[in-house]
Amino acid sequence: MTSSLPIIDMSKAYTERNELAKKVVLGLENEGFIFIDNVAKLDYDGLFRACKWFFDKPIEFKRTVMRNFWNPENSNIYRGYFPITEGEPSRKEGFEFARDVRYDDVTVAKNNWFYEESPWPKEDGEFPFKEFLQESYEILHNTALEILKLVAIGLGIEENIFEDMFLDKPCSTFRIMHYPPWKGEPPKNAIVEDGKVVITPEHTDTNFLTLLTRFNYGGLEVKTMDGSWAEVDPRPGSLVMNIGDTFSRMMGGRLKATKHRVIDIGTDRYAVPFFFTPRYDGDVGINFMSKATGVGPEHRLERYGPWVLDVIKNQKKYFEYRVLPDIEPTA
Ligand SMILES: O=C(O)CCC(=O)C(=O)O
Ligand SMILES: [Fe+2]
Repeated sequence: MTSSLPIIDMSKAYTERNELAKKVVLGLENEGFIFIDNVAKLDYDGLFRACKWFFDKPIEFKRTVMRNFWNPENSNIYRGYFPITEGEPSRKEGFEFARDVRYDDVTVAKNNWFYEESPWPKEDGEFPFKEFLQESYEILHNTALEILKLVAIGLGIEENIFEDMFLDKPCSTFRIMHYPPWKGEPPKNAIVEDGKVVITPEHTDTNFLTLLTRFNYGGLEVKTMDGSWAEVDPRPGSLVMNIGDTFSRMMGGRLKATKHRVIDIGTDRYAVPFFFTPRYDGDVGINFMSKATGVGPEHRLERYGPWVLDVIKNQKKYFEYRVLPDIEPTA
């Protein structure tokens, strides 16, 4: 079954503001996945070229930016390259970076690896990898903020209410990804119902809001309200948006962090998710609407960083993050 998702046309974000605002909130209350059309300045072909430029390079090249977990010669533990792990149902390699914080920002604890500097590979003049991706980061960051304004209007609260959480030093991750096809038999834990094979198993995103570039590839499936899986049709020139656990929990589940997975399409596949994520000290406490409106069940301040550390280390137990050290509290 294929799924037709609501479509938000960003070129109408100011001319049809209230209609769009209602549509975004309705989409997040129901499907939890929405197409975002007409994101100004976003260069999809360039993103594809960035993927090809990096992932076509030999492993020795990728080792220069590989995380310390796989390459002890490097000091980066959170940002940079992660390789394919054979035997895992999640079959992908990726490169991740963030917006660097100012080196003299005294509010960031020295060992707070959420804010470690992103490592960048040496360039060969064929593609402006760092410059292009950093520009794309800012476009997607601004797009996410514009969408959150629509969400706020749709919820009937002040339109800039989310801005503070992402100001100056968000923990967002920009990831480019390559899924190579399986070599030989896939592991048993990658085989799901009807003999289908996953390359990313069922999950919800943990962050606040995700903007995904999929190029023309199929393979992405979302869990529908009746519990069945539906493929999200390819929609070239459009982003797919969904929200993660952080935002859904703040909203008491009213807005949904929908489960999704990626099915093996038998060929190489590339995707570029932008994981829009609050500042380390951003307040992600429950009953957000009480904070926003002044009425309702008690809201308690809860910082994003400590909260999400507990989620990834003790609840979701992502294997690649189990080595991440604890972070000393900031001043
Ligand atoms: O590759 C895709 O289409 C989706 C990837 C995804 O869900 C993720 O990285 O969280
Ligand atoms: Fe995801």
